[in-house]
Amino acid sequence: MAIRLGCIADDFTGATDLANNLVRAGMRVVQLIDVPQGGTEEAMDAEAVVIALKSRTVPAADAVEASLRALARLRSAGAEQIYFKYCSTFDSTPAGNIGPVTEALMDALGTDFTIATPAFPDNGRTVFKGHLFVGDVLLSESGMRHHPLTPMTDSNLVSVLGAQTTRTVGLVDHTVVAGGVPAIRARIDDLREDGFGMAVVDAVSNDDLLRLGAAVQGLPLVTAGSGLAIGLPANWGFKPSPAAAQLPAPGGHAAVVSGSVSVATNRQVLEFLRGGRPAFSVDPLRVAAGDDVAGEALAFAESHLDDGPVLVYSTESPDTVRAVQGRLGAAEAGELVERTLARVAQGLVELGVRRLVVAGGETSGAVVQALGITGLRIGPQIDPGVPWCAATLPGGDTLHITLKSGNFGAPDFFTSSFALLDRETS
Ligand SMILES: Nc1ncnc2c1ncn2[C@@H]1O[C@H](COP(=O)(O)OP(=O)(O)OP(=O)(O)O)[C@@H](O)[C@H]1O
Ligand SMILES: O=C(O)[C@@H](O)C(=O)CO
Repeated sequence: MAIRLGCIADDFTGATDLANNLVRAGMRVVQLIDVPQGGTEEAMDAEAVVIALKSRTVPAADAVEASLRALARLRSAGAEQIYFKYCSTFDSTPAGNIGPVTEALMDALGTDFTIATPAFPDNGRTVFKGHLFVGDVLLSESGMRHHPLTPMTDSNLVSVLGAQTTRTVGLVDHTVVAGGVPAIRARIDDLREDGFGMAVVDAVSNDDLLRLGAAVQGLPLVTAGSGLAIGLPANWGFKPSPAAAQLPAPGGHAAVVSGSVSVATNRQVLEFLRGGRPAFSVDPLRVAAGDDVAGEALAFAESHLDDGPVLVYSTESPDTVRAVQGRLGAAEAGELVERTLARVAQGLVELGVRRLVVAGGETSGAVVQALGITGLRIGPQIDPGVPWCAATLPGGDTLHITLKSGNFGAPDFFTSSFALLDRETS
């Protein structure tokens, strides 16, 4: 059967976040890591396919190239609508990659209009008058202003997106969205006629997203955070179903690898340390100096796995991260830490870890690729936007893994996630 919805996610945690919302809204979903290389028809046997890219912070031309490859694969599998998923905090820079990728997808699909909304009210992301709020504060006042790779210092998404694209960007504001499906469609028609190529859409509640989902039925391309996903499956008649989230029983040791430097992750690490649990801190400056920090982390983990979960983390406060970046360069520091944590994750799996929490989108990308994982089955939700997943390791074993977005999850996530997995699979 041809797939209905073809999704391209710009990072790996974002991909599971999107898949999670689609599963909860009743679709059978397959998440693939990177663009599959043929011979994967069976793997694409689902109602929605999410292709997870690591394209958020690479050069725009590379992000466009990877996204177009993903698009071609999804179209050849019959996708009726394409969903470009980016971060609910609109992580990007004036060089992209949200604007350039959207534009390239529009050109390839031959469509003159699409929408953009990172709104995800279940996680406190709302858009009003084109301005993005994170919880109670504007994006530019949230922790995102200190992000190491994509600092967000402007909350006005019409101008943020406008700076990244040659298309004119308009707004579908909340009065229109509250007016329901006909009002949204009429506004889109007007914007189109007036030559706008994209429009940021306000949404402050799930009801707004449900209305918007129905209104964009038939648009060849939608772009959004994961929130819009709650409103699309009903367009094909799918209804929420708990049966979609079954995973096999887990086994093996438990560990957490955290390269996220977000506010929520800092809190989660602190909570874990406060509980007196085993944790090893990865210092990027020592890695840069040539010390075998990954080896030390694995030796530490090996002696503590029986009292797991064990945490290996590079998570630090914005000031500490800035100091490291000042010494090593932001991109270089990021890559160095990602490579180290990916090696640690490989070693942990060799030591028998079969339940793994990874925190941070870029970090998850590096870890999942290093582990040779090519696809994920989506399981039960731990917190909004974060499901447990199951993957088959190259040797054939099952790894239960969750990819936690930096700013998602309750403060006790690094322990409560394992408790939930036991509960849900026992
Ligand atoms: N102590 C550190 N010093 C400098 N850079 C670091 C440090 N720890 C992590 N990093 C880098 O910062 C980046 C963090 O990005 P990542 O996407 O993994 O987490 P996040 O931005 O908090 O989460 P998300 O993208 O899911 O919101 C990575 O490139 C990581 O390697
Ligand atoms: O949308 C979000 O906030 C997340 O799915 C994400 O993309 C973080 O990397």
